[in-house]
Amino acid sequence: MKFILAPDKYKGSLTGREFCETVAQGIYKVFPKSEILNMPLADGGDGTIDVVADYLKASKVSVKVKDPLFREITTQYLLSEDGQTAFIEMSEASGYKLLQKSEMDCMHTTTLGTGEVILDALERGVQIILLGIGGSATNDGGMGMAKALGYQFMDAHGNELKPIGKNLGQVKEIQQHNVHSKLSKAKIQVACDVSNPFYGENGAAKIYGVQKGASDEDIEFLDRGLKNFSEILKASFDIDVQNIPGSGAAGGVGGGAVVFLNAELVSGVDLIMQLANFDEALQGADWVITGEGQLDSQTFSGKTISGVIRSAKKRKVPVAAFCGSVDVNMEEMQEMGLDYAVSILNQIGNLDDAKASTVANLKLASYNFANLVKLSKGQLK
Ligand SMILES: O=C(O)[C@H](O)CO
Repeated sequence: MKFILAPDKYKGSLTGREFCETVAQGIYKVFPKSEILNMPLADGGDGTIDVVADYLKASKVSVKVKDPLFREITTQYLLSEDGQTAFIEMSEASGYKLLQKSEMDCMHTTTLGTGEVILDALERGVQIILLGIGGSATNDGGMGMAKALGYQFMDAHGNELKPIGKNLGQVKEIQQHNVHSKLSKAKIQVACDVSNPFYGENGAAKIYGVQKGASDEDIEFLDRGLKNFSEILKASFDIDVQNIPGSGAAGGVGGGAVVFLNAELVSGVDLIMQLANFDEALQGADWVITGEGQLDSQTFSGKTISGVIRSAKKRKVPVAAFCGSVDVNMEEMQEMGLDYAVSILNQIGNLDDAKASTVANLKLASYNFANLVKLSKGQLK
């Protein structure tokens, strides 16, 4: 039997690698001679850098940048051994994980730090940049990121604007004469964790503003700001970001990256699967086992599990998901293309209890699943 273990993390309780080690123990008990490949994955958001570090021959580079509230921090990105490729995770410089809950306020946060990391990579002569976006604390349309690379955002009076979400509505002109000369020479791919548009009902502010501390009023204001910004982008660069799926990822950094970095937007999980040579690993596999903290309808808007299912189905390999909680019914599960899904929770308790028992529960779920597989093989004989 050949099993591919391809999970995302269980946020706050288990890394993808720990998931693999735990599930392998459960399977080996039933199939001691099976081949098990550990392939932790991610979607471009928070935690992607550690997963990519497994696949890219690279080392971490430290750089001093501004956090979402303009405070100096030291952050890290990955530089490949040959110095040609950088992997940058936006949330390491502009993510909500850098702020206290009480500090979350995407009217005033910036992506300047992400741009400073890109600048550092360009100055080292990097030719290819892979930028993972998501898990951001920002809604500035990529204005801060662009500012770090030399773009300037002017208001109606010709004054330069601070690159924060609150100012998106005031942008009247974008100056480009100071843009870094190496920017146009690098090939930049952006791994998006979601496929939302720039503004509107499904846009960056309306869908993700609340988790970044925006009030109802702020959300309306930010949404109008993004709309204004998209009109200025259209007039200045002839690019309509609203029509690009993923432009609303990370508070509009998706759209900003297309315009300011000439970047290609790709699905985060597809990019990571490519780095991991996932399709090749699928050859001859009997099962793919994936998982994440919560399986729900949002899982299928570009998250890791959806990418795993897409690839496995092409090769007709069945997919099982072991998740902390499963909030979909049997029909939805089948529609998603899952052949088996289970919540590893086996008793009622609070979240802390559940997290403390994750390893034991996951091991048991894997063992039970492996027994089912064995049984079904016997019945088919
Ligand atoms: O950062 C964000 O806004 C979310 O992760 C969606 O991209």
